[in-house]
Parts: sequence; C-alpha cells; structure tokens
Amino acid sequence: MTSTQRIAFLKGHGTENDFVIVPDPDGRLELPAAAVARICDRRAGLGGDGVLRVVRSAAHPEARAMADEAEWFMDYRNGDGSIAEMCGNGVRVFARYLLHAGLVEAGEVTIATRAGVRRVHVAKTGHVTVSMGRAELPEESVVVTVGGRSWPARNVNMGNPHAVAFVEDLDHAGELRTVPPFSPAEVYPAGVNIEFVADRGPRHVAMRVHERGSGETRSCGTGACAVAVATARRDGADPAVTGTPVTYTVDVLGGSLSITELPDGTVEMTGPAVIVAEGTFDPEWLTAALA
Ligand SMILES: N[C@@H](CCC[C@H](N)C(=O)O)C(=O)O
Repeated sequence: MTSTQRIAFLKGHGTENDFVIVPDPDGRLELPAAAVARICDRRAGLGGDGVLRVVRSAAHPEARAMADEAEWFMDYRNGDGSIAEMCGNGVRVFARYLLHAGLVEAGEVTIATRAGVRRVHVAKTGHVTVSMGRAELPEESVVVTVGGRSWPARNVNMGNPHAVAFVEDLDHAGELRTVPPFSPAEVYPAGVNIEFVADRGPRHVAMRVHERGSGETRSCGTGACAVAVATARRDGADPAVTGTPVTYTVDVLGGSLSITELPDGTVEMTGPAVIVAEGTFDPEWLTAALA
C-alpha cells in the first residue's frame, strides 16, 4: 500500500458487538495483528470489538477450498488482532454489508468462515438469521474463576471455544472489563470465551461475556448459541432426543438474540445487524498503523 491510496472502511454492529469492516475483495491488504489492534483502539483508532475483512474466498488461502460454495470469506480478527475461527454477530453484520454493497441479493447467502461455510438469511431490512452449525459439548469439567470466586462451567464449542457458567446474579461476575476471568489452560490451550448466565424466565436467560482477544463485549453471537445449548441441556431439553426445536431468548448487554436448536443439532441465531457509517482511512494514519 502507498500513502496515496484511499482504503475504505465501514462500521457496523450486531447487538452492539461492533466491527470495523474492511472490504478487500482481492486480498491485497496485509493486516498484521498490531494494525488490527490500532484500528480497534477506541481512542487512537476507529474503535471496535474486531475487524471483518471482506475477501473473495478464491483470493484467500484459508478459504480457497470453500470458493465453490461461498464467494465471500469473513476474515475475522479480535480487537487485539488475534485470529478466531468464528464470530456469530460478525457473520450477520458481514451479510448485511454484502447486501448493502450490492455484492449479493437479499435472501439466502453463503459465507465462508474459518469454522466452515455458514448459511445466512438476510432481507433488505430487519433481523438476520444465520445457521451456526452444531454445538459440541465435550465432557471435560471446567471451572471459571473471576475476582476470587469460582463456578463450574460447561465446555461448549461453536467453532470457537466457550465456557458457560451459571450464576445467580450477573453482577457476581464482577467488573469484567478490569478483572478478566480465568479458565483452565489444559482444556483451552488457545484461550476461551467465557459466558456468565442468569435465568430470566422460561426459555429466557441473560448473559455477560468476556471474549478471548477482545475483553468484555456487549454481545457475543457464538457465546449466545453456546449459552442456549448449555441452558437447554441443564433444563433437560435436547431436540435430538425429542424431535422438537427449542428456542431461547438470550439477553445481552447490547440487546437480545433468539437462538433455536433444531432436531438435527444445528443452531440458528436471529438478531440485528446494522451498518452505521462508511468512510476512508487517512492514508498516512493507515500507513503508520500497517508499518
Ligand atoms: N463476538 C463474536 C466472537 C468473536 C471471536 C471470539 N472472541 C473468539 O476469540 O473466539 C461472536 O459474536 O461470536
């Protein structure tokens, strides 16, 4: 990149899990971790929980094999620049961007992610639904600790790792922004996203989340799916056994998500996905950030 080039960005969010979207269809832009962290910095950069780089699958080595199924690859990065397999709010916002940019028609859209191809239903307005694949619930027992308190947690994998802890009161998780929770490195050698869950009513819970690589965020889509499945099992509900879908409303700090587990084990998530703004990076700022 030379300092004369103008690189576009957009800002979007899903239940206030916010992202900087960087269209890079031909995969020309190197985005080192430090540059992503700079872009996501809420004071010195644009600010965001993560970056969604929009690349043609055929132009990205990690997505080439999915190019026949999904034209676009979501190259997701956490706010600290680390790479994650999947982002549930991000994939809805990504689909909203593709429609906004005229790159897809409204309706069914397939998107390549590091966790595989995801099918998304995006209409011209309104909520976006994504089929998130199956949850895996390994049997390892996990304990989550924050601020001197510990809880048993359920290990759930939604393409990315989660530890789901049920608490009586979400405030018991303390000040997650300043006191990050801890979970066993033997179970999660690559780190973990940690959700704290409290009951709100029948098939209705609320959660707070501390995300690997981003800290406490106002929402996590994969986390909400992990929470819904863990709560269903706690409540004795398993659609694979009963043949009946189970839907949970999961309140997050930034809104509400509806999560349905189907009898075939796949999990569908529905929620908002909003494009807020678009612009261009200052070339000198970006050149320095990329250096
Ligand atoms: N906010 C995301 C999850 C992003 C990835 C996560 N921090 C990880 O490292 O696995 C979501 O909406 O799912």
